Amino acid sequence: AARHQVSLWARNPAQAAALRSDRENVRYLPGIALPASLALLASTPAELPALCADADLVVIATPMAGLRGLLQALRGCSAPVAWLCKGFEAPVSGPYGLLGHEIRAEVAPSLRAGALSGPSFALEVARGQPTALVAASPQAPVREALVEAFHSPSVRVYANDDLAGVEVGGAVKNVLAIATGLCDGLDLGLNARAALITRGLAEMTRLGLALGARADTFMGLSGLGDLVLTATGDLSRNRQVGLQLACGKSLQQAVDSLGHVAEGVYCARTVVQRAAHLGVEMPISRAVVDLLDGRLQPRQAVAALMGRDATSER
Ligand SMILES: NC(=O)C1=CN([C@@H]2O[C@H](COP(=O)(O)OP(=O)(O)OC[C@H]3O[C@@H](n4cnc5c(N)ncnc54)[C@H](O)[C@@H]3O)[C@@H](O)[C@H]2O)C=CC1
Ligand SMILES: O=C(CO)COP(=O)(O)O
Repeated sequence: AARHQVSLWARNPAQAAALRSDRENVRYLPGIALPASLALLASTPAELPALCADADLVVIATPMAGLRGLLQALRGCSAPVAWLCKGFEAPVSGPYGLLGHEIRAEVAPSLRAGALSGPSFALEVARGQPTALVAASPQAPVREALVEAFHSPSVRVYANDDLAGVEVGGAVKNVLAIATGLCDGLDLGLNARAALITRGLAEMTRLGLALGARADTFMGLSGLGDLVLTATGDLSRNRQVGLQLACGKSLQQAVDSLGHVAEGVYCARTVVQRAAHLGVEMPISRAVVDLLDGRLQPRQAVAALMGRDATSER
């Protein structure tokens, strides 16, 4: 907002009114003053196309659960549209949940679109702490619009045309952060954490390649970068879920205590289903699903991973 004219749209008029009067998002980002120049709007999604008619860029910042509806509402939009959400959608129209670019192909095929991703806890971005992001789209004008909007002294934005790879990284790291939180909560040690991150990166990459991504994307900010951040940083909600499960909390208690979305909880099953469909082995993600579904207790999940047959480091 310091460099551009920005409007923040909320689906809930009462929430928009509270943001206007408090100049702060008290529930979701307390302690961060909203810039005076930021316009705060609310309307029905049906009115969004008119609101976005003169926009240079539209950014969707909902959880994955809200992406389909907003892409549908924006399908005629002429400006580039980018989403920030990281995950797979819960299954809607077919047997498997979809990534953002797959949802776009279904509901808004003519939209110019992409994702902004990478290691970026919202609180640190809002405080102006140094952050590097990835602007991902197969369409150059979308990447350029994102770089132009967000590249600044505190945010470096790198462009990448491998949208599928960037999205797989953003989704799978959430599942792996639950595993690492569990590992740390059980006090299994730093060796175990490094092993989980490294083998997790291997399974993330395998799924990505099977979904058409490039291997080098997983060595970048949206792969290794976001995995390291989310798996080790206590600001991560997904990591917090793992830590709380390790303390004996139920999944419901862990989710309720967050008050924010932990996308890994909602997309872990889809990750494993899609991997199975593609013949991709993802043992860590599978152990997370068994844990979330109550088939394994925390220590049994660790035993299941350690008890696997010896294999080569592929
Ligand atoms: N918080 C973070 O540090 C980062 C979050 N993300 C991703 O951004 C997405 C959103 O995360 P947060 O904002 O942190 O979640 P949050 O749980 O803190 O806030 C979610 C916001 O979306 C709204 N919302 C929920 N469902 C909606 C729907 N169906 N339609 C419209 N709005 C809806 C809620 O009212 C709330 O304002 C997630 O996919 C997350 O993985 C990505 C990078 C960093
Ligand atoms: O994606 C994130 C940081 O890049 C935020 O991670 P959590 O959703 O686990 O908090």
